Formats: sequence, C-alpha cells, structure tokens
Amino acid sequence: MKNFDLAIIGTGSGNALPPEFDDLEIALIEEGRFGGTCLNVGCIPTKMFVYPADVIANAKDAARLGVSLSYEGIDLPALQDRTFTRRIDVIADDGERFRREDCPNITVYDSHARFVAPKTIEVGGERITADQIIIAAGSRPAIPDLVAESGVRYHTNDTIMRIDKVPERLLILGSGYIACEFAHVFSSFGSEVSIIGRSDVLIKHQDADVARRFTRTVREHWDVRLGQPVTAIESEGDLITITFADGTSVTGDMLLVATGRVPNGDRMNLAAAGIQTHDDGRIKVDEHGRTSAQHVWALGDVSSPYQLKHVANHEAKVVFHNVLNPASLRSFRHDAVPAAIFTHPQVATVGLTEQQALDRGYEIAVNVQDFGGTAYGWALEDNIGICKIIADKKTGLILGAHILGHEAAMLIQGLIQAMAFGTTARDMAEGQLWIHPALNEVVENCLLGLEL
Ligand SMILES: Cc1cc2nc3c(=O)[nH]c(=O)nc-3n(C[C@H](O)[C@H](O)[C@H](O)COP(=O)(O)OP(=O)(O)OC[C@H]3O[C@@H](n4cnc5c(N)ncnc54)[C@H](O)[C@@H]3O)c2cc1C
Ligand SMILES: NC(=O)c1ccc[n+]([C@@H]2O[C@H](COP(=O)([O-])OP(=O)(O)OC[C@H]3O[C@@H](n4cnc5c(N)ncnc54)[C@H](O)[C@@H]3O)[C@@H](O)[C@H]2O)c1
Repeated sequence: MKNFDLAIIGTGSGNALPPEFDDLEIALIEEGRFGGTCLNVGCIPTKMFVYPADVIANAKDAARLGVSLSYEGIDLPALQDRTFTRRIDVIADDGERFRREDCPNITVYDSHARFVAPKTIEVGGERITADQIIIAAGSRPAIPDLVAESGVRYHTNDTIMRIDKVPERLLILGSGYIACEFAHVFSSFGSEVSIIGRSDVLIKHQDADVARRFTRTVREHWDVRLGQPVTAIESEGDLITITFADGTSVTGDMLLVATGRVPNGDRMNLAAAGIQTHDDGRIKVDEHGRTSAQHVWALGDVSSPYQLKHVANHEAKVVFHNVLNPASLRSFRHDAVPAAIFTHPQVATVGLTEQQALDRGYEIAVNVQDFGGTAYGWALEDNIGICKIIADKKTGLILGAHILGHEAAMLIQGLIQAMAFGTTARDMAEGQLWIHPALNEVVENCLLGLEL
C-alpha cells in the first residue's frame, strides 16, 4: 500500500496548495472536474450569467431615466461559449494538466475516495495511506424527497447553465441564494419565473427589513409563491405542475431545485476512520480545522458552518499552515463573515441582523438610510436601495450591516473592514473623507445617523 505525506480529497479549495507543500509527496483526489463547485458550477459561471442579466435589467428599466432601449434577446450559446468553452473549462483542464504533468510531488487520482480504516483511503480500486489527510470534499444540491420521488425532470445549478434554450416558464423551488440569483438571470433573459418558498419572505436569513423589501420589490418581476407547502409535483408532456397545500398550483416548462446543499461527507464512510459529523452532516472540526481523527483535517463546505467560497479559501489557508506548523496552530476566523447575493436588487450582509443583536442582549443603535436620500441615488432614480447598520451603544462598534441595492456587494466592503479591524462607527464616519457624490455617501450618512 502506497503511503503519502499528505492526501487531499477535493480540488476546489483543496487545490490552492502553497509552495511550502512542494517538498511533500501528495495524493490529490478528485472524482469530478478540477476546480470544484465555485469554478465549474457555482460562484464564477453564475456571475458570468448574472452580469448580462444586470445589463438587461438595467436596459428594461432605462425608460425611468428617459432612455429608450429595447431588449432583443440573449444569445445563450454565445454566453455559454464565453463562460464555459473559453474560460471555465480551460481553467479546469489546465489545472488538472498542471497537477498531473508539472508537479512531480503530486499523484492525481480521479475517482471517488472513501475511508476503509484510520488514515486509509480506497480510491479507484487502490488503497493508499497518508500521514496527514485534508478533506475538502465540498457539498452537493439537496433534493427534497417530494422532487426525487416525483420522477419529474429537474435541473440544479450543476446543469441549468448548460441548457439549450431559455425556458418560457421556469419554476424555481427554493428561496435562498441560488434561487434568487437564477430567478434574476432567467427573468431578465425573458422567462416567466415562479419562485417557491416555504416562509413568508424570500431570503429569510437576511435582516428582516432587507428580506421584506427585497420580496416586495421582486414581486414586480417574479411570480412569488410563499408560505404554502408543496403537496405534489407532476409532469405531463413538457409541462411540470407544482400543487400547494391550499389547492392552488403553478405550471412551467422547466424546474430548478435550489433548496440548500448537503455536505459530501456522507458518501465517504467517515466512521471507518473515526471522523465524527454533526447532525446536519458536516464533519466536526475544531477552530484549527482538526477532525476527531488524529492528523485528519477538514475545510470548506464539507465541514464549515458557512457555505461560501471566501470562507473555504480562508479555512484552506489556515489548515495548510497548520498541517506544516503543528506547534503554532492558526484558528479559523468566523466572526463577521460577509456574503452577497448577486440577484436584482443585490443584497450584501455582514455580522448580526437586528433581531440577532437583540437576541444576544446588546443595547443597539440602528439606522436605515435610503439610497434615494443621496446625490448618487438621485442619479440612479433609486427608490429601492437601503443601507442598514446596527451598532453596539456601549462600545460604538458595528455589529452588523445590511445593504440592498445597486452594487451592494462592493458598497459593504468598508463596513466589513471596520468590523474586522475594530473601528467604531463614529471613527469610520468621521475619520476619513468620503468621495462626493459616490453612492458610498449612503454608508457615511447611515453611520452618521446612528444614535450612539
Ligand atoms: C450556484 C452556486 C453559486 C455560488 N456562488 C457563490 C458566490 O457567489 N460566492 C461565494 O462565496 N460562494 C458561492 N457559492 C458557494 C461556493 O461555491 C462554495 O462554498 C465553495 O465552492 C466550497 O468550496 P469547497 O472547496 O469546500 O468545495 P468544492 O469546491 O465543492 O470542492 C469539493 C470537490 O471535492 C470533490 N469530491 C467530493 N467528494 C469526493 C470524494 N469522495 N472523492 C473524490 N473527490 C470528491 C468534488 O468533486 C469537488 O470537486 C456558490 C455555490 C453554488 C452552488
Ligand atoms: N452569492 C453567494 O455567495 C452564493 C450564491 C449561491 C449559493 N451560495 C451558497 O450556497 C448555499 C446553498 O444555496 P441554496 O440557495 O441552495 O441554499 P439556501 O440555504 O440559501 O436556500 C435554500 C432555501 O430553500 C428552502 N427549502 C429547503 N427545502 C425546501 C423545500 N422542500 N421546499 C421549498 N423550499 C425549501 C429553504 O427554506 C431555504 O430558504 C447558500 O447557503 C450559500 O451559502 C452562495
């Protein structure tokens, strides 16, 4: 049985190996496409679809600014060619070729890995051992039983970006990140979109003000079905019908399932290696990325409480350091994790929602500032965007920030920085000059309006 210094399962965040690993003999195991979810079926291709959707949405909305534009349609094959053939597939293929041909210390295995004993992996009919193992095996779409058992054709993020033509009527089951990003994409491209959620708002984990305003806004473009459990999913010919508990139903010609993601540890026989999991399937790790089995580490979606690429990248850096430096272990930083939903209008968030801050007993100051109250908001003729900041009255520190609207993902970065470096709301507002009349003034005004 061949023994390696290190075995890595998964080539998403697991493949970003530091130069210090050049001296180790490494087994790199990937059952799918090199590069993992973010590159092949996640963050990057979705945003390559979202940007054209933004252009279309702005064009459709241009009349409000006195601009006459018309939308003639999307060239889907051209978008797919630009996204996949000319960019993503090249990166995935080059990444694999590089590891196979240019990295003499690395052996690539291209099959499913599963544990058969402590520190012993079976892959492609072979058994290997390793002194240390990193599990970076990611997650996959969760498919509700009702969908799986219905026998109805459905797409997930794995397949929907490679379809032949834009559907006329797209049904989306789920109301979170993926559902809202694809609802924006296909609604802009010309589909009639019905989006189906179980609670009373879309993006329910966001701050309540943001979730409510977002839900209200997108109802103008999407058929939003909320609060009714799905009782049946059926197909007849090319049509798919979803029926709700109240007897109503909705019909479309394509179904996208976006109801969360399952960590991939359940397919790896983890118990054979003494690796424990949480009830939700995530591998249990401590703050350094150590699993319950000695010298076995885990990072990213397979173990993290955050299914976000910037978190997986951060955890990978920490684990890679720790593998080589057992005497000076680094810790995961999971405070104030930011995220953005690239839908329309965009949503960005960091830290606590107002409700979470109250539940934790903080005495808080809260301010909500409309984009429409700033000069750039007037230029945009904006009547949707808001910046909401929650601060701790005792310390003046920012506890959370939530932005809905134009370029929210970029606007929020200053607030993320303030939280990361412990800058108070007042210092952030008054200790720098703000470019006039940039949209950032909405953040400045929101900070200044906090009653601290
Ligand atoms: C549609 C979509 C859009 C997203 N957009 C964003 C975004 O805009 N911003 C953001 O921050 N995050 C986004 N995410 C989340 C982000 O993609 C993930 O958090 C991130 O890719 C997780 O990285 P990872 O390295 O943990 O896993 P992955 O990148 O999934 O890598 C795991 C790899 O392990 C392989 N593997 C699994 N099990 C085995 C096994 N037993 N043997 C061999 N190989 C195995 C898999 O094939 C895969 O290649 C998005 C996700 C989706 C689905
Ligand atoms: N821009 C980004 O950063 C980005 C984009 C896409 C995905 N992601 C990551 O990927 C993760 C997975 O995305 P997602 O959108 O699948 O998950 P999600 O957790 O954001 O949303 C899933 C939604 O589906 C609902 N749901 C679950 N089962 C259901 C059912 N049977 N019927 C109806 N609704 C049901 C849930 O209540 C939830 O609201 C996200 O949590 C996020 O961490 C990030």
